[in-house]
Amino acid sequence: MQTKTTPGAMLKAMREKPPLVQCITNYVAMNIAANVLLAAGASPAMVHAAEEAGEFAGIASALTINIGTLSTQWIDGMQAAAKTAASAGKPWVLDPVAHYATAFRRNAVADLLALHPTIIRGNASEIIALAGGESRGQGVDSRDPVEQAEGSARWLAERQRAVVAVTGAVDFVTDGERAVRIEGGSALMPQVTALGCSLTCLVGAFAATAPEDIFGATVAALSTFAIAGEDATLGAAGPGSFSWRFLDALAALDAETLDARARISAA
Ligand SMILES: Nc1ncnc2c1ncn2[C@@H]1O[C@H](COP(=O)(O)OP(=O)(O)OP(=O)(O)O)[C@@H](O)[C@H]1O
Ligand SMILES: Cc1ncsc1CCO
Ligand SMILES: [Mg+2]
Repeated sequence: MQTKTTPGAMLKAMREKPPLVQCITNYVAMNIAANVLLAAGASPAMVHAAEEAGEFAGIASALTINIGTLSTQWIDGMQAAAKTAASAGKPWVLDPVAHYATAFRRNAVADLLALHPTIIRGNASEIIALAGGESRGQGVDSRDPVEQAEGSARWLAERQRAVVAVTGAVDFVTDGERAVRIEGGSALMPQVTALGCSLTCLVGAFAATAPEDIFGATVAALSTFAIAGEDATLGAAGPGSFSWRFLDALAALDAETLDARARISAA
């Protein structure tokens, strides 16, 4: 059996056997997130209706849930899908977009946390607030440095028994015991909407490929974004050209390059 011990090996394995990933994401993210998964080598399906989301989770290899553009009907679909994934032992990822902003979002996230997400991916403001801290987030945008969220992430990972990924200028990943920082990316990334949401879907794709190593899979997804982000910056005139260059860079990234350039350090 092939070993999937490095980000590059996981990327290669994903492309050899593209996993079906059910992405319940927001209206803003749907298109770019699906294109990100295709460029990276996975098979996305944006399936959220309450009538079918639970059934679909039974055939997908991983599930991702993002509360960006929430409504009551969507919550029913999210709950059904998360219950199926959890009871089947399939990895599922929670992206708690701006959960601190309203009671509706806070309650939805509390109910989803009770279904034990395998991975939680958010920006620094979201992770600080999930751990009960004072965040400075404004709507969906983070206003806090990742360093400030590291303690919150460790606490949340222990409490939820989940891998927690905090993204920003330097990303941070922990399972409560181990922790790493990942450097790379581009200051243009937060200028393009829904790249974080797309990353959440890619984390699901890597988790589907390496369910035996959820921490490693999360690190691999973030490293893939970090290197593709660096490559897309070259020649980009601004967020517009960065956006399409980013898809091209993801598709062009190979396993060897990823392993040679990923900057992952113990934290
Ligand atoms: N200043 C930065 N420099 C380098 N990379 C960055 C920077 N800010 C964000 N990134 C990268 O952008 C990607 C998305 O992370 P971000 O924290 O912006 O997500 P987000 O706030 O949830 O985004 P959204 O809600 O718009 O989807 C990650 O790969 C992250 O490493
Ligand atoms: C802009 C925006 N609004 C709700 S979700 C979303 C995408 C980035 O999180
Ligand atoms: Mg976000």
